[in-house]
Formats: sequence, C-alpha cells, structure tokens
Amino acid sequence: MVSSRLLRRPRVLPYVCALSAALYGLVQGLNCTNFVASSVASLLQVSQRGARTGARAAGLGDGVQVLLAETASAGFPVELAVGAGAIVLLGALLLALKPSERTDGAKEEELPPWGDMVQVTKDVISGQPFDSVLLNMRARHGDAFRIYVPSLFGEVIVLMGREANQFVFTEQDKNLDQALGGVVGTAVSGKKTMGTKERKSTESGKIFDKASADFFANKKALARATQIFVDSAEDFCDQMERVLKPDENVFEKLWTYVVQTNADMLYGNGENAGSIVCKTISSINKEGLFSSQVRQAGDDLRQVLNERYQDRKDHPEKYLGEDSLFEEFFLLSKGEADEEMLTGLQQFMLTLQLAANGNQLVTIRWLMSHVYGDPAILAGVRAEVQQLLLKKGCGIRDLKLDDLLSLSLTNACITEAVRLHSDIPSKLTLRSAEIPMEFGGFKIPKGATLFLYADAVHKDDKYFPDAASFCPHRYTDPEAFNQMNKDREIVAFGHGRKRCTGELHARSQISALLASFVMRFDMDLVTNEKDNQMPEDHDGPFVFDTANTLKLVNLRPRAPGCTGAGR
Ligand code: HEM
Repeated sequence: MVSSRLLRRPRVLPYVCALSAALYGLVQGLNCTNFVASSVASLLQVSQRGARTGARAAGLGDGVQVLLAETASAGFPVELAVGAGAIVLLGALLLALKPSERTDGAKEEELPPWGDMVQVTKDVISGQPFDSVLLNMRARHGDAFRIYVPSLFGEVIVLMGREANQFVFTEQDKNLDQALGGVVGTAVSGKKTMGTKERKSTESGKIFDKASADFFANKKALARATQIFVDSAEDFCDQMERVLKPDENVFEKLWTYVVQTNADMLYGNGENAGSIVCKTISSINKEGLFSSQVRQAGDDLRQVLNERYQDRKDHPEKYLGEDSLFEEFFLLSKGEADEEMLTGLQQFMLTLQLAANGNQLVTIRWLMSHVYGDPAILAGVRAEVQQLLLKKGCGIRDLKLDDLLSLSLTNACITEAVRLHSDIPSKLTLRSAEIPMEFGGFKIPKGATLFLYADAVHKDDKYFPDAASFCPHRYTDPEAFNQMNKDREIVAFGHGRKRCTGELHARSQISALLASFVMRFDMDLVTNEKDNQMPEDHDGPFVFDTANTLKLVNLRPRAPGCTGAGR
C-alpha cells in the first residue's frame, strides 16, 4: 500500500499522474512528434487534495507507488527521483512510439496543435495549480490545443476564450452532445451515462429525458421543492442553534444537509437515498472519483432504487401526487421498467445528484464565506431579506420561489460564487462533436471530445475587472447582466440546449439557506491566509470539499442593532 504521507505530498502525485498518462499514451500508440501525455485526469488533479484522485484516476500501479513510498521514507528528495525517472522513461517512450493512422480521416496538420508535454510536466512538478497549468498551455498554444486523456476519452481538444464559449454554447450547440456522463457515469457504475443524443434516440433514454424535463418544468414540483428548501433551511438553523459548539465549523454539518435535502426532492418518499449519496461524496473527497467506494455506493443506490421501484408498484397509493423525479419516472415507465432501464435510472439519478450536489456544495461553501467575510455584503443581503419579509409581512418559511428569486443581491452573490468557484461549467465543460466542425482555423473531426475551459473567460480581467475578487455588483444592473450572458462572458448555468435545468432549484435552495442564516446568525470566518483574507480558489473539478481551509465558526444569535430583525 502506498503511504498516505506520500499521497499527501502536493508536488509528487500530479507529476506521477502525468507520467502514468504517458504510459497510457504508449499503450494507445500516439503520434510521437505531436505527443502530449498530459491528461484531464492528471491536470484536473493538480491541486493538492485532488492529486490523490488523479493518481487513482490515472491507474498508477501499486509497484510504482510502493517504490515512491519507500523512496520518501528513506528521505530521498522524491520529486527529484520521480522527475528524473519520469523524464528518462518519457524519452524512451517517445522514441519507441510510431505514428499511428487516425481513424477519423483527419489530417494531423489541420488539427489544433498538441500541448507540450514537457512543459506541462515542468509546470506540474513545480507545483503549479490546475488553473495555471491550463492557462500556461493557452499562452503557449493559443485558444485550441490537444491533450490526451487516458482511458476515458483519448484525444481531447481543449478550447478557451470568449469565442470558444460562443462556439460551444451558441454556434455549435445543437451539434455538440453532452459528454460529462462519460466521466461521472464511468465513476459511479463503470458505464457512461447517456448523452443528450442517446437520450433522445432510445426508448429508456426518452423516458429519462421526459421524466427530467417534466420534473424540472413542473411548477408544482418546483413549489414543493421551494417549500422543502425554506422549511429545511429553518429546521437546519434550529438544529445548528441547539447542537453546534462555538469552535465547530458550520460547513461540517451543512454539506450533509444539502445532500439530504436534494435527495428528498429527487427521490421522494420512502427510504432516503441521501445517506448513500453522502457516502458517495465523502468517498470522492477521501478516495477520489474513480475509487471502489464510489462504485460501491453506486451499487448500493441501485439496490435501494430497485426496492423503491417495487414498492411503488406494490403500494401506488403511498406515492400518489408525489412530485419527485422518481415518481415522474415511475409513471412514465408505467411500472414496467426492465433491469436495463432500472440500471439506467440508478446511473441517471446518481449522476444528477453529483451534478446538482457537487455544484451546490462548492457554491454554498464559498458563497457563505464571501458573504460573512465582507460586512458590507452581509449588511446588503440582510437588508434585502428584511425588506422582503416586512413587505410580505411573513417569515422565511412562507417565502415562495418568486420571492426568493426577487432577492437581487443574494442572486447576484450566487452568480458570482458560481463564476469564481463552480466545477461545471467554469472548470469543466465537456462535449462530443456530432459533425465535423472548425474552430479558429483548425478542424474538429466528428466524434472529437471537446473540453471547454470557461474559467479562461470567467477569470479574465478583460471581462471581469479585478476578476479574482468577489463582486456581486457586477450583475445588479439587469441590462449589463443580460449583455454579459448574450456575449457568453458569463456562463454560470451554461447556455443553449444543455443549460442547467436545475437553475431555479439551485437558486431557490441557496437563497433560502442564506436568508435563514443571515437573519438569525452572526458567525466568524476563519481562513488560513494572512489577516484572515479569503484565499483564491485553485482547485480542479470534483474537489467537493473545496476550500476546506474556510471555516465559519462561533455561530451565535445576531447582535441586536444589525440591519434587519429576526425571522
Ligand atoms: C450552483 C449550482 C449549479 C450550477 C452552477 C449548475 C450548473 C450546470 C451547468 C453549467 C450545466 C450544463 C452542463 C453543460 O453545459 O454541459 C448543468 C446541467 C444540469 N444541471 Fe445544474 N447546476 C447547479 C445545480 C443544479 C441542481 C441543484 C440541479 C437539480 C436539482 C441541477 C440539475 C442539472 C441537470 C439535470 C443538468 C443537465 C441538463 C441536461 O443536459 O439535460 N443543477 N448544471
């Protein structure tokens, strides 16, 4: 077994991931002159905690791990040993490789250039984080280049910049299929989740598609979800008031609350699948996305869903009128889903949970830290919630979806937290090309996998002055915000055919939670930075315990005299 000490070394593992990607590259037989063995799996994991996932995702052999562990415990400078070994090995690989024929008929010289593996390796070895590695590649190769992602995708075309956002979200939207299921589906069940195209062309796909569309467009379901959100936000705050000790970090409790609430909303009555999803997310944080624990949680969920499906058949009266995604699916499948369809359901539900919860957890953690870390923003949010409650003459539990959406500063804070910190779309938007296309003078063959890195725009000072700072006021002028959306500068919930169907759920849940907290509590933000500054976010995607150095502690009733008064 590899030593956990080694796994925690931030600078070794990303490098090892790149190396093992190179080994995969050898197996795949890439063209050596243009070879890049960097992989999304390794690039994604350049951040310290994510590196664990990367090593596993890249399938690093036990023998190499043990060797590294022993080197580390013997006190050798591991980075040096690994680096030297890897460079020698890589050189040998490059020499050994022979150009292979492309099967898609594309000409190498017409395609975007390969990223420079040696430079990537250097960047990774020197401990540069995920975002810097990608932006350095952009500086070297421009807005389109290729990388190699072992086992999951093979060759991937990386796109960056505003034109790339417009290309993916607008111009070619209808010719690009969603490809994220390739990552998440494979992790949870060893099988890719259906893309948008497959969902539209197979019988079971059509049922998932319709169940999802009906659920997310169903106003009654959305109203029910909003009631769950406001009630559970207040219940959660009651609980925090009772159980949280002053030195305890609110986030430690908050994340399971979010996951459980989403499970109630999607899975409906019956045995709560939320605890399984919590286990999945916890396993991703501890063991990595491609760990056996994540697969086990996928299997557990399948069993629960099968039992609940049967229970819905045996006792339909128990579920009458339930507006959950599960019930939508049950009704559409007329209670006759076969094993294959049920497997698809399990995969679809877990993928949805990860898509929803991953972004929610990341956004909420950063959002609350930014709000509590900035007295002016906190006062602004409190004032608008207070005004709304006074206007309506009601409490938080009585707020409806439209009320929550009318909180303009709160919603601007959500957009800003998503811009700065979201997994999807900011750090990872994946597509598969359904027809041949061209971008920036380069050909993109049919079947190519595209990785749009939206953070290249989201974190660019040209579009977002002082881009690294949290500034919700960028969006409070509706006209300017509209234009930024139209120009695809801000792509917070995606755009076009594959835009987030859960945006209203997300905004409703987060607004309810923030409203409850700010009206009831003061808390202190603690960070690891000098003067308690907010750190910048350099994590790659699928790091759900993002910013785990951020803590909200010393939860206490709001001091009298602050803007607003109680619930
Ligand atoms: C802050 C929270 C969230 C953010 C930033 C977010 C963002 C996104 C983005 C950018 C996409 C499009 C992905 C692409 O273009 O490839 C997406 C898709 C999706 N999201 Fe969200 N999301 C959030 C929360 C949620 C929640 C809470 C739900 C459900 C309750 C949800 C359900 C979905 C679904 C079903 C899709 C797939 C749409 C489709 O292809 O049919 N999302 N999300």
